Amino acid sequence: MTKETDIKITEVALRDGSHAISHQYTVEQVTAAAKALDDARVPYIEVAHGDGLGGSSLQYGFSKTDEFKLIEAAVSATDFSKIAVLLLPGIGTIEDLKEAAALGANMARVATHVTEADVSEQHLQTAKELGMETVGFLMMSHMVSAEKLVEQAKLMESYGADTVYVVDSAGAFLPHQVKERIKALREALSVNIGFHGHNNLSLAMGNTLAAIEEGATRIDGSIRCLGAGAGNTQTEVLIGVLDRMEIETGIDLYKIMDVAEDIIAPILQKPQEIDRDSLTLGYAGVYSSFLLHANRAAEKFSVESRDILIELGKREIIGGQEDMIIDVAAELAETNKTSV
Ligand SMILES: CC[C@H](O)CC(=O)C(=O)O
Ligand SMILES: [Mn+2]
Repeated sequence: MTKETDIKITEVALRDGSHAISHQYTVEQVTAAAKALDDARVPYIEVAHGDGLGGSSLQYGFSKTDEFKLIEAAVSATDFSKIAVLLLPGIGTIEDLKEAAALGANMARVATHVTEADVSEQHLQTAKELGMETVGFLMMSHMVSAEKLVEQAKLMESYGADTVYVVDSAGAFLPHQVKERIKALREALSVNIGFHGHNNLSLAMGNTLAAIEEGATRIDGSIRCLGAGAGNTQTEVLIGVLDRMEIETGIDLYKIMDVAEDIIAPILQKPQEIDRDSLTLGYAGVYSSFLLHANRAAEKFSVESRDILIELGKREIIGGQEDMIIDVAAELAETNKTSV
């Protein structure tokens, strides 16, 4: 019999972690990870290109494997876990959503910039019609006040989102800011509230606990921190912490530790740590998925990634404006030349 859970976890390494490995997942890796996560009784596993359905492109980076093959593999490997997909309107299409649903994905997470919830209407409604569980995912939530966040979250709720997430894409939030926003959403909405953190300021766990304290019941984690930037709230650690707090997730602690150690660690191209670049993401409030793009641009133009990221933060560059990373690197290189 399934135990009642207090918090439902979505494991995002097979989607958010795709950024950290330049979207190079193979069917074998996804099958092994999904099977083991299913055995550990993780309720939801998100699978897609890092930038969501349709993300495989010159702008965002080509996937090694067609994401629908990865979704199909994850669905076949799981009995208990539900497979979630992320979709950013404008990158992914309604057709992509239908294809994912036909393959057996049963949760649609529709992500927009925090001020652009209105573009999620059609996608959330279609997901509902397809019988999927629906999530509205407000990215870069740190860029707006609690009042603005409530306004945008209410739009998603009105379009049929079963859950609305506060998404700390840049890992820039401080715990008191998370508390204020989750409390405001909990008071204004009647749907579930979720939190998705990034660990760039080493606050993903603290912010997640702050969110739970204020009533968030849907939480994202990435196993072994395999997510963009310094990764997300580390799933296996979170399960241990929540267990100590007597908060039920239904996930087997030993099994999830083993997935991290035996299946995910070998996939990592380098350990997920807070280095000067990921720290800069959180400090400057920059989208975590910009990290590898900034690293590549830094190398090409012989400038520091850190300087690029600080400048992107000043200009408040958001998802979809990845081409600006190259422009900023080129401008910095030009400034460096003229100042010598
Ligand atoms: C590019 C989509 C992005 O990675 C979604 C996400 O996980 C976030 O904003 O943190
Ligand atoms: Mn993320």
